[in-house]
Amino acid sequence: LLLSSKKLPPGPVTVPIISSFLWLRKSISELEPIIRKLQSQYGPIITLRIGSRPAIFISNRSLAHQALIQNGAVFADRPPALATNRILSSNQHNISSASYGPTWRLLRRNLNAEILHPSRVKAYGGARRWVLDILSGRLSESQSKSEGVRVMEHFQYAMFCLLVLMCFGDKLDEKQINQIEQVQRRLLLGLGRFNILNFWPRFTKLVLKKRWAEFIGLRKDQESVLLPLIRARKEAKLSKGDDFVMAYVDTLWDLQLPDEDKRSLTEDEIITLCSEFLNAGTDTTSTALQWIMANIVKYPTIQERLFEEIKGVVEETAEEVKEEDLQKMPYLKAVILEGLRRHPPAHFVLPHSVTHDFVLDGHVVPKNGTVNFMVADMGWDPQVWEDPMAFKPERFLNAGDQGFDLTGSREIKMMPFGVGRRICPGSALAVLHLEYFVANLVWKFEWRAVEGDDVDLSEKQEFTMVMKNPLKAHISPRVNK
Ligand code: HEM
Repeated sequence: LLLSSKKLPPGPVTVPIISSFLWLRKSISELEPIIRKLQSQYGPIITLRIGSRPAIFISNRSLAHQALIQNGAVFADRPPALATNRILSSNQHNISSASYGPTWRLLRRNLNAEILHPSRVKAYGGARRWVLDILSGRLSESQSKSEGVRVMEHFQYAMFCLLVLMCFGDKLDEKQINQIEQVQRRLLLGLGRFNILNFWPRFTKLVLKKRWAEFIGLRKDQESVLLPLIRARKEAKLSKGDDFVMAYVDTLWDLQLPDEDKRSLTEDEIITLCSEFLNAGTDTTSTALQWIMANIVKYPTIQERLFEEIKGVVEETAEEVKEEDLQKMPYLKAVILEGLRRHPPAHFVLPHSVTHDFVLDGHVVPKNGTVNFMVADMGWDPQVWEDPMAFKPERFLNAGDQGFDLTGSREIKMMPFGVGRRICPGSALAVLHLEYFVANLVWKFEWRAVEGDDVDLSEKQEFTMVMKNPLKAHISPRVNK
């Protein structure tokens, strides 16, 4: 009753078909500057007509809190998948795209309890050391280059190794890891190109046959790389020895879908879940690592202070910073948090939807719409952060005994991992990876800017928000610490 007298949040009047066609060719993040401009005109909650559903965009911290925390259960749903994502998600049988219900709960709880639980995360310490050695080796090899080392591909490979080991166990070699990385990246970077297929799929299946075939081909390639690993691991699990450490794929065989007669997952669904695990944890983390190292190169005083902090905790002769030592380094933690605030890898959380029509701030948020939250804008709010575009880790040093609260449960000050029921389940793992690698990269090497290059912090949208001019740096092993 009350609802019928209320209207959608304001927004520009559009000519439905033509404009949604134009919108759809862009990914949501490419729309960011347009949305900012519209919000300066219409306010912090607006509606755009994209495709057949109204898309609502929220940039205000307090509205996000009202939605995702105070009315968390209502705003925890996901919209129905578009045609291409229906294929990539095995019809929404993964954590990030499942609707809010028993299947989502089962899959998310499995990941949390079996893989992201602190004791299990600890068991992967050996993998992290191994990957650190690979990364250091690669950086040392390339350091003689006079134009500096382009670090991003090494960061990407390192994060990929880590997540592949957690997903498929630790018996893979470099060639196999490379193969998986390639097939995953091709799909991820292709997503923009395939977006157009979602515009009226029955029509694009006729007129964009080649592009559809290309898309289906990529999914087939993914299957041909991942399925043998999945099957091989199933056999390994049956004959497990003493040194067996559970991998993500091992946890999936015994799950029973509560909504579907307790059937087990199909191989197609297991491919999807492994792929989600790899994608969610690699690009996001390597992007954050690059942004943080870029600021460390740009501002030598930050590097010095980090180095001094590490020196005060580990022995001078220590080859590496151990995981136990990280908790004794508040400045390191502050650098990581400031990196995630100033340069969040995802400028939007994944699209949410509501479980039923809901009135927010006097506007109707309709069930058939999508709700998008603008992460970057929240962390740059001058009402919370003094001089918000400056990189100042010190702001996080007085966060109190509990440390800074990333869950936003009382108030949202930034939300690099989202907040509420759909908050990133991997946030603690991501922060551990960032702390471990940043500390060790600064402990093992001295980082310097390339002469005449003051490290350009411009952004470019890929799968995540990356550096437009990727970081290049001189990296020299520290001999006398
Ligand atoms: C710096 C690294 C990372 C960042 C910035 C990040 C950020 C995010 C964001 C913004 C969301 C969407 C939240 C929402 O829709 O409200 C998300 C969801 C998710 N992330 Fe992460 N993430 C990172 C690392 C990881 C890692 C390491 C994993 C797992 C190994 C992971 C697994 C997931 C999953 C499964 C979801 C879907 C959650 C759901 O829909 O219930 N992420 N992440």
